[in-house]
Amino acid sequence: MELLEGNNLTMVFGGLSALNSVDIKINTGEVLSVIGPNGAGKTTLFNLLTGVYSPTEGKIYFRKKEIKNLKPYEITKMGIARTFQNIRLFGEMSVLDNVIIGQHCRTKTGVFGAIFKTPSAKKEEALVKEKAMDVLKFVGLEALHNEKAKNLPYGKQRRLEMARALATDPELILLDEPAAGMNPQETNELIELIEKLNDKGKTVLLIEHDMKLVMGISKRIMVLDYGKKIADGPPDEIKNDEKVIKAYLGESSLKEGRAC
Ligand SMILES: Nc1ncnc2c1ncn2[C@@H]1O[C@H](COP(=O)(O)OP(=O)(O)OP(=O)(O)O)[C@@H](O)[C@H]1O
Repeated sequence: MELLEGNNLTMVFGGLSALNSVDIKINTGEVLSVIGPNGAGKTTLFNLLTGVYSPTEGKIYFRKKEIKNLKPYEITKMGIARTFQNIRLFGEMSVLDNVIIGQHCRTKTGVFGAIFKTPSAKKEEALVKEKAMDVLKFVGLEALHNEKAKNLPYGKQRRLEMARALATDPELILLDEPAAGMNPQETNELIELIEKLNDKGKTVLLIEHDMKLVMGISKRIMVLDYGKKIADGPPDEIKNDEKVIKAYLGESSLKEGRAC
């Protein structure tokens, strides 16, 4: 079943097309990767799908509902969550509180309840904490829940970002270069985590430069180059696609699984 559809997506910044008539379809349960050389338009595509920008042209549907003009928090509430290329954690806050913040869009307690600690606010607070701990357990960080986020090693900070996104209960999760800066062991752990996420029924859209990860984990790969889609298909097809190989300059770069 089709979960998300973007048609004719175009984004122009000051006369330059960062994206040019791009179509994207994501099916429920898929792991779809978006790859392409630097500046190809990958992050711009994420920004359109998550409401950071409204496309200059084109339409976006999530579960058949138009989301093009919704605000980022409204899109999160509908079931799309994301992580960012650069880690965006609250370093001085605990690991647990970073995840609790992620759940904010699903809680009902208003300012009055929060200040005066009404019984329903207290009950909700306990539930929110319990759920945040469950998410931390899922990503393997529960033992570190009291630690300040800034004290975690890099790979674990990336996991925490994923935990915070997962805390919003997304159906679709967008990961922007989750393996960037990771060592090989952290990358292998990340692969396991993404597979676990997918087994749990989450649909995953991934931007990643690590070709070994992309080729190993994706059911389908979409390739952007200079803002245009140049290929879309299963990993084996993409690896041997002439246009894709040309876009990446070195013919060996994709086949050998080197980072691009
Ligand atoms: N807010 C913006 N204002 C102006 N130009 C922008 C803006 N955001 C992106 N661009 C331009 O749009 C093009 C696509 O950028 P984008 O960040 O989407 O590429 P990318 O494929 O994610 O690249 P990378 O792999 O380096 O992260 C680039 O030329 C970039 O300079």
